[in-house]
Amino acid sequence: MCPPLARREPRGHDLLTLGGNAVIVASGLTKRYGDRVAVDDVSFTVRPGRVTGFLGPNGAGKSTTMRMVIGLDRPTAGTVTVDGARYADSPAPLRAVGALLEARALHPGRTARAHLRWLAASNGIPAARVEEVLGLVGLEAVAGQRVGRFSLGMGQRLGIAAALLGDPPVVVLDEPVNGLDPEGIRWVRSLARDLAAEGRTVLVSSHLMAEMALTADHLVVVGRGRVLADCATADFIAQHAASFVRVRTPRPGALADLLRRSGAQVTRDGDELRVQGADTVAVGELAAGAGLVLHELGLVRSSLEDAFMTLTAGSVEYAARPAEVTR
Ligand SMILES: Nc1ncnc2c1ncn2[C@@H]1O[C@H](COP(=O)(O)OP(=O)(O)OP(=O)(O)O)[C@@H](O)[C@H]1O
Repeated sequence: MCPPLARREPRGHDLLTLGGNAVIVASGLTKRYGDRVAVDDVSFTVRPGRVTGFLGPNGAGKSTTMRMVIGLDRPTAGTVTVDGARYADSPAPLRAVGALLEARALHPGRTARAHLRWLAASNGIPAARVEEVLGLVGLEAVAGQRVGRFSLGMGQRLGIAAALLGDPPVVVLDEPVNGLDPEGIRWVRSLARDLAAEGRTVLVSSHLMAEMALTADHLVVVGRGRVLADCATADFIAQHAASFVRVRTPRPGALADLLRRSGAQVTRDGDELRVQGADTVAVGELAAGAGLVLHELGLVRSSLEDAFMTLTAGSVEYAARPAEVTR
């Protein structure tokens, strides 16, 4: 379901059909810090075999939600389970869920290889897997360098290597493209898609609509801690970034009737009509055929970024204020 929706409980049907698969189910998830509600009654399901984008502006509650998914934060109310169990109850967490979270604590004096070997050893993962993931993320050449000297992008790659170490069926990546160059961004995109194609459950957060449109099959859009939309990316695009014909005429009622009879969808605002299902040529010819005068006729395209801004308007925590005009 795509339209803005305040609450969506996981349906019994979801739970039955997904039983046995590695799936994330959040139900009424809430997190308060004092008076501040960071996550407010959030419910969603992340299914295997596709990339689910967790999209929202800064401060929307994405990181807090992801931290609750992997048991780093305790919900004030509600539950979140991975494959039917709380992550904290997993006997081998790195093998159950691989996570990249922001501000990952790294020992700056340790090399990338030593960091991964330490993680592998403490999770019962063979050391040979360390070399595999170093290759997978393209860090072999710098594996012997101290991570304190890593760039933001190299740190992100190391974090992704750690997330993949346990070959987990569920992968949670919080803003994985932060600090990456265009090649790195493309790499994360195809990695996420490959992981999903292998049948894994992949949840990726971002505040970048355009990036999510290219990466995610499904979107959960959040703003100020609430779910604003939960739908297939294609449906979100079709619904929110649609183009329409804008036409102004002194006889909007007559033109609207004509257009509707021809099968178009029309909404009216004063003397302006917004038309979908007919292009500018069809609208112009229909009007001319009926002798109707037009004052304006054009195609309006709203970008996906516009759609996202509109949907999340009012839920942006730190919006830039227009500069004051000085005379
Ligand atoms: N430990 C904390 N103590 C108090 N408030 C917090 C804490 N962690 C998060 N918050 C607040 O909760 C809200 C949600 O933050 P969160 O980091 O989850 O958002 P986000 O969508 O991940 O944003 P960003 O992209 O900026 O990281 C924000 O208002 C934030 O200031």
